[in-house]
Amino acid sequence: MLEVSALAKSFGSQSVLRDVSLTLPAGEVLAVLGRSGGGKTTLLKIIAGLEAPDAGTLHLAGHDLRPLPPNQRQLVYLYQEPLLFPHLTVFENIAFGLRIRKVANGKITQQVNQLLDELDLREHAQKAPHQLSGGQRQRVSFGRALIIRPRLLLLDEPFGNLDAQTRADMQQLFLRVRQQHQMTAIFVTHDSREALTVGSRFAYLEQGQLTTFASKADFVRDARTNIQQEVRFWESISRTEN
Ligand SMILES: Nc1ncnc2c1ncn2[C@@H]1O[C@H](COP(=O)(O)OP(=O)(O)OP(=O)(O)O)[C@@H](O)[C@H]1O
Repeated sequence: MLEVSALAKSFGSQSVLRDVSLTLPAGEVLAVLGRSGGGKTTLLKIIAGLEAPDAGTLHLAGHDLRPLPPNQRQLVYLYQEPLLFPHLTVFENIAFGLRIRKVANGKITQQVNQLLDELDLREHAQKAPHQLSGGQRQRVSFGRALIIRPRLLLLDEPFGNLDAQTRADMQQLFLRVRQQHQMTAIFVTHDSREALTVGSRFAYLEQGQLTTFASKADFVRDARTNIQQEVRFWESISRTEN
């Protein structure tokens, strides 16, 4: 479905991505874990068409992405701060992608209402974005993305600004929606627990180099993910409590 091969990118003398390759089959979510500055956002921006690679190839469903401008790539790039139209209601924000495609009103109402239900937003349909919480705004932004049925979702720390409980709720909602819509996505995060929760495939990006793992067990075992260290920490805490 998505095939990235030998991607490279430098800014001036700084090499930000080196020989990055990945294959993502339809319906899978690749969780990309990495520390700040490792090149995660740059990778997503290149796939989205917001930055040009220096070398390498990108194919989505067999089509070469490189000649296509962002709006013809059939993908959506979502980041921490949801971009919503401030003057439109929640309903109209979600409907927007269908309105510009001149879809019939009845069909728009039906599809938007279905998404409002799936995203637990029905009671907020007539509110403006500034009347919503951060988690609710992020759900509207999911709705806006899903309504146009993109081939690929690119998620850049989408829940990074939310408190721990809302973040955990959003991860569960993501899993539900992912299943309903058979989503293919790349989900970038600093948080290993989030990566393990949302991902069906796993990768680690450090200093521009991407390691992809054959299994969740391999990902957990890799010392750079810090997961085993964290497990040992919680085990030591529970031992001191007993
Ligand atoms: N337009 C740009 N011009 C120059 N340098 C850039 C540009 N964009 C990113 N960089 C540099 O590339 C490196 C990787 O940045 P990137 O945003 O991809 O990292 P990241 O892994 O997403 O980090 P974070 O998790 O903090 O967002 C950083 O050192 C950054 O300063």
